[in-house]
Amino acid sequence: MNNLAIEVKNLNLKYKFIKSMNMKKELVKMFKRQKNIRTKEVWALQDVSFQIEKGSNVGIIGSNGSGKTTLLKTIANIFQPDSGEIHVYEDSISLLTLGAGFQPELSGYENVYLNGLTLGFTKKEIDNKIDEIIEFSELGDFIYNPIRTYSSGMKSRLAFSIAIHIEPDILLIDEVLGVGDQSFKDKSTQKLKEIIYEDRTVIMVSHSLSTIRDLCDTVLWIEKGKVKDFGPTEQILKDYKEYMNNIRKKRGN
Ligand SMILES: Nc1ncnc2c1ncn2[C@@H]1O[C@H](COP(=O)(O)OP(=O)(O)OP(=O)(O)O)[C@@H](O)[C@H]1O
Repeated sequence: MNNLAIEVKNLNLKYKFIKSMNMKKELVKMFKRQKNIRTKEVWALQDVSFQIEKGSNVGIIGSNGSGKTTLLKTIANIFQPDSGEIHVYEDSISLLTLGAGFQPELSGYENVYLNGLTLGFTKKEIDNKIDEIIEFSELGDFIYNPIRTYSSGMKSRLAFSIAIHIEPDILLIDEVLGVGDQSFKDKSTQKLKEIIYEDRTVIMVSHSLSTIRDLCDTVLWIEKGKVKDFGPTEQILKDYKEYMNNIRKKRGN
């Protein structure tokens, strides 16, 4: 029987952006549909393959710019890869990232419904969860104010609260555990531990190796868009630390 939650095969994704000292000139060319626009390509993901079993808790690590966020957004179907395959063998998948998907002019309350419906939940299902979501977010009456008036901590508290209460089969988390004040950080880490014990599949990007050690059983390490290693947490973290120390030594700090 297939016990996989996600299977990624030979994934490649490039960003294409305008490369010019004179951006205005290039934009005019684009507007006139001219073909000689100077563009540059960056391969953010190159031949990435791995399999994640149902119920596992995977940490994604790697240097700045190695492709971690791009990979999560591609799994969440926000970005389309240039080639390769992603198979998701569960019904619902949700990406928890700072304020993504919020409509700034709508209230927090309205955004809870918008987010939930986008994830495929019915209005009734959200009706049943809304009180808990608001209570966990600790936003009080601010929940009725437009999102544009929220601080980044308030937005992340609401995003976290929605994602954990809507209970997707697969929860993708992009470096959000370090935000909010200490008491919210403790509360969200505790809640995440409960989710992990429930057998849900969780995939999280983090630069905090202690968080990864605490919460993940498996680690995917990517560098320069390629899989450097994939395996049990302790072993991969040990190799990663050595790698980072060598880089530090080479830089002379
Ligand atoms: N919108 C974009 N346009 C062009 N290049 C991009 C864009 N977003 C990311 N990149 C490039 O793609 C590569 C991977 O970026 P990504 O944000 O996925 O890395 P990351 O591992 O999440 O980085 P960090 O740890 O710093 O958050 C980097 O070289 C980055 O400069």
